[in-house]
Amino acid sequence: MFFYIIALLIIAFDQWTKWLIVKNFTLGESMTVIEDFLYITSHRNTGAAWGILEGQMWFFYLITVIVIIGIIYYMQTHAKGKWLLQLSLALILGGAIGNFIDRLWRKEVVDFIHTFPFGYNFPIFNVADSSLCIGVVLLLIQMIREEREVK
Ligand SMILES: CCC[C@@H]1OC(=O)[C@@H](C)C[C@H](C)CCCCC(=O)CCC[C@@H](CC)/C=C/C=C(\COC)CC[C@@H](O)[C@@H](O)C[C@H](O)CNC1=O
Repeated sequence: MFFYIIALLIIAFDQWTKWLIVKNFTLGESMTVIEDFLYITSHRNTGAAWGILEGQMWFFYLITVIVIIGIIYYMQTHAKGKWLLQLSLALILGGAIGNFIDRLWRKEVVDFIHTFPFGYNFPIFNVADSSLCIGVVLLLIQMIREEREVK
């Protein structure tokens, strides 16, 4: 149950931040947070990471539904009692649904976190993407750890 609350909190926070950007920023408008490193820039993406597969909404709906069903199934079977695994799945589920709502409702994803790590203009992303990435990394760490334990 804890898992669903985490996912809901992520969805709520993601949608609230996107709503703030849409309400307070014109498209393309940018605000400096940390000079040369972190900006809030209002951006839209009809694709996935780096704008790949731009406009292929049906593909994104399909993939997202598969991700959501897969996670809920995995939650009810293998993740019982493993709180770190449940947290990882909650982060991925929350992120996937957060972007899914945008794709259904807005037909595009609202992005605003604009960073320049090592001077590279990293693609502008959002809270849902961050949650997805952190969840994926945590999941990979656990899979590697389980792999080692077996050997
Ligand atoms: C993070 C997954 C992207 C997210 O996937 C989703 O929604 C899932 C639930 C549905 C997708 C259709 C399926 C996954 C596609 C996989 C993918 O794309 C390769 C991912 C590499 C990743 C390593 C994990 C690098 C990182 C990238 C970025 C995020 O950095 C924090 C840049 C994000 C910006 O390009 C931003 O414009 C993206 C926009 O917000 C829409 N977001 C999505 O499509």
